[in-house]
Amino acid sequence: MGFFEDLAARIDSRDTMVCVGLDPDPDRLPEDVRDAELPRWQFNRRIIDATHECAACYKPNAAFYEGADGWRALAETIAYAHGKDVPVILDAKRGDIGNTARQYASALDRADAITVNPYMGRDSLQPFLSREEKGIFALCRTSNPGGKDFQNLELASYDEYLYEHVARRMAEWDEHGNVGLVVGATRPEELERVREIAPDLPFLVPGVGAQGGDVEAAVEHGRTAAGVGVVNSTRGIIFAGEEREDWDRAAGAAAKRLRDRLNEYR
Ligand SMILES: O=C(O)c1cc(=O)[nH]c(=O)n1[C@@H]1O[C@H](COP(=O)(O)O)[C@@H](O)[C@H]1O
Repeated sequence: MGFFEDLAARIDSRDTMVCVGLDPDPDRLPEDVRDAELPRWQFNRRIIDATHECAACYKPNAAFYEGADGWRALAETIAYAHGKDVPVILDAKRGDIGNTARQYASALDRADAITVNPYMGRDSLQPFLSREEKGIFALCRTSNPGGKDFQNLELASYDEYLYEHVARRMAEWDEHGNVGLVVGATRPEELERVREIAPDLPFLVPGVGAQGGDVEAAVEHGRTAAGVGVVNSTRGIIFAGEEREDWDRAAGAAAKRLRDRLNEYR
C-alpha cells in the first residue's frame, strides 16, 4: 500500500484527523526527561504513549533533531511510532538540485512521507516523487505571516497567485498518487481556493492551536472527497501540560480534545 492509503486507513480506523507534531524544543522539555539519555527521545516516547490512540500520524520537524543525538532520537521516535502503527511524516522541507535531492530523499527510507519545498522546480522534487510508496507534501500556502511575501505574488503570465500555481503544478506532477499539499489554517479563504484547484490532493494543514488557525476551515477544505487529509498541532499538544508533573497525560487530553473538535466538523 502507498502512504495515502495507509493514512486513509488510519484516519478511518481511529476516526481522527489529528497529526501530532513532535518538535521537542530543548528549552521546554520537562525536568524529568532533561537528564535522561537522549532527552528528546524520552520525551517523544511518553508523548507517543499518551497520544497514539488519537493520532492519524506524527510529524517530527527535522529542525528539532540536529546533531548526532538528535538523529538517534529521531530514528528511535520513528521506529516507536511505527510500533504503534502510526505513519510518520518527516517535516524536513527539502528541495535541491538532482544529485543532492537524491541524497535528501534517502530520509524516506525511515519515514513514510516528507515535506518538500517546491521552489527549485520539478527536478528538485523528482527523487521524492519517484518513491511511489512514500508521501510528499509540498509547501503551497504556508501558515506564517511572511507566507504572503512570495506565495501571494500575482503571476501576470498565468493570471493567478504563485501559491495557486504551485497547487496546479503539483497536481499535474502527481503521477503516482503520492502528492499532497501543505496549506495553513491561518488563511481559510486561501485554503478553500487551493481545495478548488487541487480537489484530489490530501492536505497537511498546520497552524491550528498555537498559531490560532481556523479549525472548521481546516476540516472542511483539508480533506479530499474520500476524506484524506490531516490537521497538525504541535505545541498545543506536546506542551499542553508544560507546568504539570503529568505532562504526558495533559498532552493525551489535548490530542483527544483536538480530535473531537475536528470530528465535530467532519
Ligand atoms: O510544513 C509544516 O509542517 C509547516 C508549514 C507551515 O506552513 N506552517 C507550519 O507551522 N508548519 C510546521 O508545523 C508545526 C506547527 O507547530 P505549532 O504551531 O506548534 O502547532 C511546526 O513544525 C512548523 O514548522
